[in-house]
Amino acid sequence: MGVGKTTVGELLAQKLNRTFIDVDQEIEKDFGMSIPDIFTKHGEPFFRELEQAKTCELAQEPLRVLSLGGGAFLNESIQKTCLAHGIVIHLDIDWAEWTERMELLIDDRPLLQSKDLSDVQELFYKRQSAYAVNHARLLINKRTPEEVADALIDSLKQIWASSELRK
Ligand SMILES: Nc1ncnc2c1ncn2[C@@H]1O[C@H](COP(=O)(O)OP(=O)(O)O)[C@@H](O)[C@H]1O
Ligand SMILES: O=C(O)C1=C[C@@H](OP(=O)(O)O)[C@@H](O)[C@H](O)C1
Ligand SMILES: [Mg+2]
Repeated sequence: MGVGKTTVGELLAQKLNRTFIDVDQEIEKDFGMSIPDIFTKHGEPFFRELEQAKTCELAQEPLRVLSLGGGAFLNESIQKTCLAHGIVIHLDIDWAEWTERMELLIDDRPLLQSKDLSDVQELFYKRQSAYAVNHARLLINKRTPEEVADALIDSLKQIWASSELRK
């Protein structure tokens, strides 16, 4: 959450000349409500159902850059669908660096509201095992979105080159 998936995903899509889709934005459009409002009015379990349905639908479409929500990969069917149909890259950030961003995030991220820093830190580390299931990981500390997008292109080139070798 807040690592830069939406920002960098859009830049990456421009550089690759592919369509960019942000799953949270699609849910907001479909449901006609912001993510914080969905959490407040319908609760997190309801949001997770919408997230599973929308992410699994969108992940099966080829030739797109898809940005997931930060909690999506905790869902087994989202994990399986994304890994089967796409290249999954984990954008990672160190806790210390992430805390510098937290103020920017609070208003739009319902999970950060009504939690103290130690609860958020626990959530941050608890999620790492789900994020470890991926095709590549990129640590973004101190890099600009532009630098992260370029590093993602390098990762993709390596993944494509090694899959060509296996053919
Ligand atoms: N590489 C970066 N360096 C500094 N700030 C960033 C970077 N990437 C994104 N941000 C900022 O961090 C916040 C969260 O970015 P966002 O793309 O919404 O992350 P996510 O989709 O992973 O939650 C935004 O305010 C964005 O401008
Ligand atoms: O980490 C999470 O559980 C969430 C992250 C958010 O997306 P970003 O990761 O794009 O902030 C959004 O899906 C929702 O607020 C829940
Ligand atoms: Mg996002």
